[in-house]
Amino acid sequence: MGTATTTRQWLRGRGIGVGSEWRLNKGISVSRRRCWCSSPLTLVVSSMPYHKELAAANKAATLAARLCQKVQKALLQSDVHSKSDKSPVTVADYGSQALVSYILERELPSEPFSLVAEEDSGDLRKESGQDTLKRITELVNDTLASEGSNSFSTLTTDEVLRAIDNGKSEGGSVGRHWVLDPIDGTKGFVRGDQYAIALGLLHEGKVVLGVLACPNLPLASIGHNQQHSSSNEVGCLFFATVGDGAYMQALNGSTQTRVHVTAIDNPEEASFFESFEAAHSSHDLSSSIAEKLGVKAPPVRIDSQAKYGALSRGDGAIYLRFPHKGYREKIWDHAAGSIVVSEAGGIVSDAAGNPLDFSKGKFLDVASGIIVTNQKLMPSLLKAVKEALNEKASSL
Ligand SMILES: Nc1ncnc2c1ncn2[C@@H]1O[C@H](COP(=O)(O)O)[C@@H](O)[C@H]1OP(=O)(O)O
Ligand SMILES: [Mg+2]
Ligand SMILES: [Mg+2]
Ligand SMILES: [Mg+2]
Repeated sequence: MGTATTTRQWLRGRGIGVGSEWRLNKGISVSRRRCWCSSPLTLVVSSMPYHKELAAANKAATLAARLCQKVQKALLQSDVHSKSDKSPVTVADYGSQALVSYILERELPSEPFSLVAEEDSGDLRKESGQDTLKRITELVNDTLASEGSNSFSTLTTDEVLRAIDNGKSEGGSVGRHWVLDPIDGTKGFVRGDQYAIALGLLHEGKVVLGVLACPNLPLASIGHNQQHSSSNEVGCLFFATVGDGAYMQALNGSTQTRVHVTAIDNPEEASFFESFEAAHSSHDLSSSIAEKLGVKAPPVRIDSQAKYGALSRGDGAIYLRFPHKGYREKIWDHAAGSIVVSEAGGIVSDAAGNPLDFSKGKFLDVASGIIVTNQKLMPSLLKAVKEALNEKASSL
């Protein structure tokens, strides 16, 4: 790849939006501190707390990713629907939720099962939803069959509806709750760009496990000059359990690495992630924060919690998320991503520096926004955020 344009196209083909001033020879400055883990996944996993849960969660997210990949390849307009809040939902969002719910319940039979998930079966139970329900049921059964084991039974449409509605739990501060976004970044998914299957586990209101399947995320760094990368492979699975670090492997299971956030301590060398969709997060505010910090690189805009995954392996140093007025953050949009980043050595907080509180049910009540970075950059980031928010308030 010899020019900025071809590099941009390469990234674009993998669902990564790059700010307009980005040039190949400038690149985006990140430090990659990776610690290669030589032991096979099974050994890593079996010595961890929550190892049974992690094995089930990895399997569920990997299968759900397979289902989503199949749909994204051949996405039909008839596969995309609109929810009551006008946001898109596809057969893959429903299929992924049904599959993850079914696998978790089946793999962990001895535990009480509680799932807080984004989708519900309301529209699929209507007369107008019957064809969609059939298509989802086919997708789920085809994906289970592709597992190559005969141990899964074929699900009926009623069983698919029940699996989706398992996700109706409210969560809270007592007991264990799985937290699922079956497709995080549906707009990116529909566009052919980045998305994630995000699965977390809460115990007494704290996130103790997280898995992020990112089918379109390159295995190689996306914040680093790609001309040096020999791999074009995409599809990452990030996972973390509390106290045990964060890991990444290829979605096809081939390589495993322990991941760490960047060690950069000079904001001028940092690059930052934000939403691809300007409607999801204020690009103006993040640009003002970046300017105050002295960040030189333009924003890297990608959809979904793939941003948390990329940050956990040091592809970039900062993630800024400032939803517009009136939007309430949901726990499934941050549970898995936040533990992956914190176990990789990063900090996830609200705009005032408070940790995220996952114990209050479906919603996260955050002050103004969510910011993520490493320990060294957090104090200057908080200062810049405070100044930018004050300026914004005084200009209103
Ligand atoms: N108006 C909105 N403001 C902020 N986030 C939103 C809004 N509508 C949907 N989202 C959610 O934001 C997340 C994607 O943000 P990002 O811009 O980082 O990709 C998704 O969880 C998406 O939901 P969904 O899971 O339905 O895609
Ligand atoms: Mg949605
Ligand atoms: Mg989401
Ligand atoms: Mg979603």
